[in-house]
Amino acid sequence: MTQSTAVRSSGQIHDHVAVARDVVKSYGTGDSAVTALRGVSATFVRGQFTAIMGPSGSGKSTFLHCLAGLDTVTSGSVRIGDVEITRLSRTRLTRLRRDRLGFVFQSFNLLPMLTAEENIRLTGRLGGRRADQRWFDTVVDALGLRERLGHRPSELSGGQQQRVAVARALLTRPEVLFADEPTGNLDSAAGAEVLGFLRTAVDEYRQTVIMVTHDPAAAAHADRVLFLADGMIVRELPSPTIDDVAAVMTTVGPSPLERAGRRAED
Ligand SMILES: Nc1ncnc2c1ncn2[C@@H]1O[C@H](COP(=O)(O)OP(=O)(O)OP(=O)(O)O)[C@@H](O)[C@H]1O
Repeated sequence: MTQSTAVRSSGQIHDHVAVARDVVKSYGTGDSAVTALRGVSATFVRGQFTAIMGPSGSGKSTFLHCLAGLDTVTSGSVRIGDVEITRLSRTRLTRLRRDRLGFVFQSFNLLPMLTAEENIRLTGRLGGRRADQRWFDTVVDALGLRERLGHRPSELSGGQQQRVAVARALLTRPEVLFADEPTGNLDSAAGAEVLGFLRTAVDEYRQTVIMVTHDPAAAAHADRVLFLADGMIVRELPSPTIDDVAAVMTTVGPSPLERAGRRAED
């Protein structure tokens, strides 16, 4: 069942699986208030891999968290498929995240006492649903985890742990897979394996992926890169290459906070 919104443009039908409109996010009040997002709008279509980049403090993680319903917005709206998530109760939002979204974080977030297989099956079990065995096998084999299913996280390399986390996130066939620096703790070979699999998930299973990264090589696996600076989207780069991404990053530059920090150090 497709719960996204089909939109026809230029003779093509696009499924808008996530839409942010004028999202503003402020933390704190008064003198200590920080506005992390200043009116961010973006549309994410099914089967597209988007990387979000920008200087430290530009609002990347805040944007990802607002899109994924992990954080509330101060104003503006976020739609996942046909559901306006900024209006949902806490319980319904938790259920929507569990049933319709997948998450991969920099620090793998696996449960240490469970085996790889138990970790992978965990999200589906929490939702009271049994994962389809064929899909479980497809994901496990594509991620090269077959021989590791009985191992606990402490017995796995960082790359293997992150592949378990990716398998867990994909097992429920989420409408969107959100990844926050998924390769941040991995060496470049292990990172490339994880990114290669995310690419395969997009190309072969029409998975939608939204990933925050600092790494131009990681962003080059995406179909497009959105660049944030000072809480706003300032550039969009389609079909990115590593060189293109690195070149835009030099123009996007550090945030005012970083500049202020550097001035203080001078
Ligand atoms: N919980 C919070 N309370 C107060 N300020 C916050 C909070 N979370 C983020 N911020 C501020 O919001 C701004 C954006 O932070 P965010 O973590 O989204 O940036 P980022 O681009 O992901 O940075 P990095 O690349 O360093 O992870 C920063 O100025 C940050 O200090």
